[in-house]
This record gives sequence, C-alpha cells and structure tokens, in this order.
Amino acid sequence: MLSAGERHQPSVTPAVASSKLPHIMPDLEPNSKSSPSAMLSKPTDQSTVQHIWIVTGPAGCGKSTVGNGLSNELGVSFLEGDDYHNKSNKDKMGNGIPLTDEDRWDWLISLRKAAIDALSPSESNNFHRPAGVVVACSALKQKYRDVMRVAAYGSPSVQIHFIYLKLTEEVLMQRVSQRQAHYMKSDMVRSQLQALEEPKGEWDAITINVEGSQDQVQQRVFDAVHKKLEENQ
Ligand SMILES: Nc1ncnc2c1ncn2[C@@H]1O[C@H](COP(=O)(O)OP(=O)(O)OP(=O)(O)O)[C@@H](O)[C@H]1O
Ligand SMILES: O=C(O)[C@H](O)[C@@H](O)[C@H](O)[C@H](O)CO
Repeated sequence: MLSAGERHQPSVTPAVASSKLPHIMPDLEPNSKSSPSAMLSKPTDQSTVQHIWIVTGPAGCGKSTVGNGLSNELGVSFLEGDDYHNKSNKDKMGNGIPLTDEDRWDWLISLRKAAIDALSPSESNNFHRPAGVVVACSALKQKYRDVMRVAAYGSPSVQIHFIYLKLTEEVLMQRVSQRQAHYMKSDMVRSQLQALEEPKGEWDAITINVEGSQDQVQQRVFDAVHKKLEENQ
C-alpha cells in the first residue's frame, strides 16, 4: 500500500540489477536516509518536482522532432541522444551494423548524467531551477529504460516519464527513406524494430500514436504531457 506522495518504482529487469553490468545502480544502503524506500515515503511538494521527459522509439519515429517541440512548449532544455553516441557507435550505425547492449551502456549512462545535470541551475537557465528536461533517446529495451530510471532513484523530487512514439514499420520506413543526410538508413530500421520492446505495462510510459501530420502529433504529445502534469498536482 503506497502512502500519500509515495510512488511505486517499477521493478528493474534482472539484467540491470545484476552485478555483471557496468556500475549503473547507485550504492544505496537499505533503510539509509537516501535509500529509495526511505526517500519514497517523504511526501513531495509537486511544485518542486522536476520532470525528465524521455521521448523514445526506433530510429526515424520522430523523437528529435517531437522532443524539440516539447522542450519549447515546456520551456526546458532538450538533449539529443544521438549527440551522446561515441564515434564507434555512429560508425557502426552508419555502416548498417546494429548496436549491441554493450555498445549502449556507456551511451545511456552519459545521457542519464546529462539529464541529471540539466536539472541544476546554470547559466543556460539563468541560474533558475528548471522544471525539467526533455531527452530524445530510443531506449528500445526495458533494461535501457531501467538505466535511465536510475536518474530518479534517491530523489523523490525528480519524476521520469517515457513518451513512446508508436508507428507502423511502413510509415517508419517512409520517414527514414525521405530523410536526408542522416547516418541511419532504412535497412537499419528492421534491426531497431527487432530490438524494440514496447513499454507495455510500464506505469511511467505514455504511448502516442504518431501517424499524422507533425502538428497533429505534436498536439497529441502536448495534451498527454499536460494531462500527466495535472495528474501530479
Ligand atoms: N509526424 C510526422 N510526419 C511526417 N514526417 C515526420 C513526422 N515527424 C517526423 N517526421 C520526419 O521523419 C524523419 C525522422 O524524424 P526525427 O529525426 O525526428 O526522428 P528520430 O526518432 O529522432 O530519428 P533518429 O532516432 O534516427 O535520430 C525526419 O525527416 C522528420 O522530418
Ligand atoms: O540505440 C540505438 O540503436 C540508437 O540510439 C538508435 O535507436 C537511434 O535512433 C540512432 O541514434 C539514430 O538516431
């Protein structure tokens, strides 16, 4: 039974919880002041909550387009996940070689750190505490989303949300093939869809059907985000 202000944290996949992975889980002693259970019991003043909005989905689904628009709508910064891939990953994808889990861990960890850093007052936000940050990150598998979820662990004033952009393979192929000068070509789309684990049943994920014009999709996303913010009031 959750008390007021307490939030259920989704269980992390065993792969993420196991020690085999690079150090991606915080060393929180059980029942310490900063352990998730202790922190979760503290009611959160919603006006101080900072939201991390992660726009997810396969290459070409519209993460950058939607993410940029959402960051403008919310008046927060936007982080382009592609910018955090190292050269090796970009070369692999540009050569039509799908990334592996091992290729993605460091990328996800650096993107998560950037998202956390974006929540701090800085010159870029006139030293005000931002309301949140928008991140474009494919986060194809649940264990990748679990790596990003760690950003909210140990801090009840940070809430993470996944906005999954859902579309058919046909529409996805159309968009990627029409796109100019991008290293991800249409033959890579199938590997993205093969790796994709839709966030069904993940309570912090919102699924948006993104078939329609950019304006229609953008408004659908804005409506879902504002509804989520009102729910948290
Ligand atoms: N609703 C839409 N209708 C038609 N085209 C769209 C729509 N949204 C985005 N696009 C176009 O689809 C292409 C892919 O969009 P975008 O780059 O935002 O996807 P992405 O998920 O960020 O891709 P990647 O992960 O490969 O960077 C772009 O050419 C973009 O202009
Ligand atoms: O995990 C991955 O395979 C990549 O992040 C892709 O999903 C991105 O869309 C790619 O960066 C192209 O932009």
